[in-house]
Amino acid sequence: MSEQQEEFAIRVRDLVVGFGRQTVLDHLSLDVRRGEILGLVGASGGGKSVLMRTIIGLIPRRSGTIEVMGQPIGGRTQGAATAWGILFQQGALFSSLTVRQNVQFPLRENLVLSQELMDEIAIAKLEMVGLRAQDADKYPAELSGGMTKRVALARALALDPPILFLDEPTSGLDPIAAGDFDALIRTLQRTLGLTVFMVTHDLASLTTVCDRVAALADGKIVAIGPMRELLQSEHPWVRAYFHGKRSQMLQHEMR
Ligand SMILES: Nc1ncnc2c1ncn2[C@@H]1O[C@H](COP(=O)(O)OP(=O)(O)OP(=O)(O)O)[C@@H](O)[C@H]1O
Repeated sequence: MSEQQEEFAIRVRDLVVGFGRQTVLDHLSLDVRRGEILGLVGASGGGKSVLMRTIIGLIPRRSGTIEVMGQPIGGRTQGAATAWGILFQQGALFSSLTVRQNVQFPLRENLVLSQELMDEIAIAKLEMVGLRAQDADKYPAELSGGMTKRVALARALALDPPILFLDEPTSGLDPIAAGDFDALIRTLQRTLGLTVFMVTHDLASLTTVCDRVAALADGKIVAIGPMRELLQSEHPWVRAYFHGKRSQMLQHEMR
């Protein structure tokens, strides 16, 4: 593997993705470094989820290349499921399965393990995300929003993936739960050496947990760097996003 490939967990070059006559991503390029937490911001409907879904092989691309951990992701084929864990916006747990069964789902799909070992792994993953062994027998309907996100995170980590994709992980959580979740992501990234790709609108998350922030506008990454650099960006959309009335108010509060 070349040095460049080792440095980056994800490399996207000249990516074009569209639906019918609509072009959503227009020659987009992006590098995600190994071990970093990268936050992705962009206008509503601007293509953040489409980018994430294209990287993980769920949406076909028109052109461009994508490499994940040095391996090319095929145009229509899915990459190795073990390379990443995904936390979708609503948690997306299986409502008819218990917490334990939800966490074990990727293990059953991808490995042949004894029930005893799967039970041990499920409990270890639940404890890793701050839940208790007693929570394992609950059903999703019995969980709070914060617990649901944690179970979904435990499931995303079940196969020990090197990369974690998070789609608006703190949406729907109160500020305390959101702060706790951010801290958990930071701890997991440090202890497990994870690379985290996070779509978020949460200014507190962007400021406190992201090593770098990328801004998606007009189908491209128009600015990327630590938050303090994004705040200096001259790009009109980035300026409007971070220096608009609402953001200013929040940033003022955060000082
Ligand atoms: N499967 C699909 N078929 C057709 N159009 C789609 C599909 N998925 C997304 N789109 C379109 O692509 C554009 C980008 O959508 P996307 O969900 O990526 O936006 P987003 O940046 O994640 O927005 P939000 O912040 O509101 O979640 C939208 O115009 C959407 O309608």
